[in-house]
Amino acid sequence: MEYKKPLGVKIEENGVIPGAKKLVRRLSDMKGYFLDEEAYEELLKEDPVVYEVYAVEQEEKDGDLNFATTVLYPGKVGKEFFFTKGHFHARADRAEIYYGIKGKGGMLLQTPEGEVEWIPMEPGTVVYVPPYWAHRTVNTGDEPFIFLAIYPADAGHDYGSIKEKGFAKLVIEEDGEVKLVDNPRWKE
Ligand SMILES: O=P(O)(O)OC[C@H]1O[C@H](O)[C@H](O)[C@@H](O)[C@@H]1O
Ligand SMILES: [Fe+2]
Repeated sequence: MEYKKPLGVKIEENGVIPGAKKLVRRLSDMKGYFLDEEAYEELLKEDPVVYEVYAVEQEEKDGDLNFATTVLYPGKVGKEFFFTKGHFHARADRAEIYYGIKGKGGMLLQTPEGEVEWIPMEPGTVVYVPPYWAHRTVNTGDEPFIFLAIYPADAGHDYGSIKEKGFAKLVIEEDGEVKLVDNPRWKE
């Protein structure tokens, strides 16, 4: 039997996992994701980084685990707070655990039928993402929102239906408050 080597890493203050694979998502990578297209085009001139992911991933095998930090920057497109694209798992029955490290935000979760849940997150919050729920994180604060996610190595990402239909709710700022409102573009 060939055993894999155990691994311990310290997450840096800024959310970076040393040696991890880095993925950067800029606003230009998220065309069609935000409701306010005019505000999107305007902010595109700067094309800010919306989030970075630092992932330590194994081969896609049953039983193994991946982990990743996300650094989700503060910002808005119109009234809508910056968020991660959001996905179902390609193997839809795979669950996931998130752990809040820094900053303030929350997670939008949604079933294939469009039932939505919002879970606020701050440092120390653990979120259980059950099988079959799509999930997207949102930064509702004014500093980077940093969290850790642990997920089955064979979970995979299915962006398709979220990219097309979005979530049934938007997370916006209105009158200085964080609000969840119906997404006018949501389709069943
Ligand atoms: O893949 P997104 O929906 O853009 O979310 C960004 C990332 O968030 C977390 O770090 C998850 O563990 C990753 O699997 C995911 O890729
Ligand atoms: Fe996931």
